Amino acid sequence: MKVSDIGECQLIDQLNKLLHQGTDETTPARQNLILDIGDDAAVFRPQGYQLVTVDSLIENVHFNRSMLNWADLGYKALAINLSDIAAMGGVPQYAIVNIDLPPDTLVSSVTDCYNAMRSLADKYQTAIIAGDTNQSSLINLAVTLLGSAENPDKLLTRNTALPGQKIAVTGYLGNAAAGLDMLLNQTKVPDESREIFCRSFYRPEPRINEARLLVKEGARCCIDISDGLAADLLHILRQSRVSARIELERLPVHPSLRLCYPLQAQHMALYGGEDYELLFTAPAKVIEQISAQSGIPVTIIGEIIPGKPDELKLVDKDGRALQPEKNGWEHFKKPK
Ligand SMILES: Nc1ncnc2c1ncn2[C@@H]1O[C@H](COP(=O)(O)OP(=O)(O)O)[C@@H](O)[C@H]1O
Ligand SMILES: Cc1ncc(C[n+]2csc(CCOP(=O)(O)OP(=O)(O)O)c2C)c(N)n1
Ligand SMILES: [Mg+2]
Repeated sequence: MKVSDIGECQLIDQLNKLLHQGTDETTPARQNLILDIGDDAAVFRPQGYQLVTVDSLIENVHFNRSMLNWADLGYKALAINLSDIAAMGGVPQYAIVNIDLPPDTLVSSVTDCYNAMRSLADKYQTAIIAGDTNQSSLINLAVTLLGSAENPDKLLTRNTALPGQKIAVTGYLGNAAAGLDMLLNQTKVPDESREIFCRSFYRPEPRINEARLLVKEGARCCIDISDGLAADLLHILRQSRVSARIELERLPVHPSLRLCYPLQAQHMALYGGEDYELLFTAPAKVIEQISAQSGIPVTIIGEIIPGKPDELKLVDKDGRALQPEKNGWEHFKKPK
């Protein structure tokens, strides 16, 4: 059955039912919810300091029809927003979902999408409380996510990096770019690597728990990597008015990426984007404490140095400087 067979109202009814089946009513988000889907606006009692972010997944920009899997699309649309709340050190609470669909979309595709979104929302105690549904020639899924912070002095921001601090990242870099390359160019890689790269591209794990660890241990400066390590580090450097030195051999490149993309691995790690890992700065001791408690790799890749804001120094294993490319994802610009 297509969405054009049942229409907007019936589709929303189905989605509303899906979002309420077996819901845990004891979460703080649900406890503070006064009204959700069904009225002209949702109503909740705000807690602490309110965080708000929005990011979209748009057909032919963030994915193509050929690589479309509706469950993965739903998962990723929420995950990239959870990643932004994580990068601020917040706790996610409420999601608002805007979905634009071609009329011939199968109803089962939309419910697959919402089931995946719902599972991820449940994992991070986030309630989907409102949205908008439109017909459109292209698919667009936009999630607005609200979160909270108990203390504004403990937020993780882009303007708090200090010379002498180390620069660290969670997880591995470049795997999502490899996933995208495989999907766009049908690049052949062994099954085990394919699984790793596809997962990184379709199902990035939002680093909510790791970000809470950062807050607990006193880190102050963080961004999530959506446009690429170099591009996102530049946001920190510009806003903190500092420079950075990155040691290329320290970049956390997964063994599968090194094996399958020996010539491109470093480039993918630096400029690929969509890894949704956390990039943060803190004193070495703080990073050691975070690393010791984290269930995932936390790798020091360089340090913040005084100097011209936005000057990024890349150094190879022999101490040779490499010119950084002005590369990374930027909408409206042609990718290099
Ligand atoms: N069209 C817009 N109108 C107002 N603010 C925007 C718009 N687009 C982006 N922003 C804001 O600019 C900043 C950078 O946006 P973006 O690069 O999308 O961040 P992120 O990578 O964290 O999603 C964010 O604070 C975002 O809220
Ligand atoms: C078909 C296709 N082409 C190219 C890309 C690569 N790509 C698209 S957007 C993007 C960066 C992240 O998206 P953006 O909307 O900039 O996220 P934000 O920085 O706002 O979090 C990348 C690497 C892709 N995912 N799919
Ligand atoms: Mg954005």
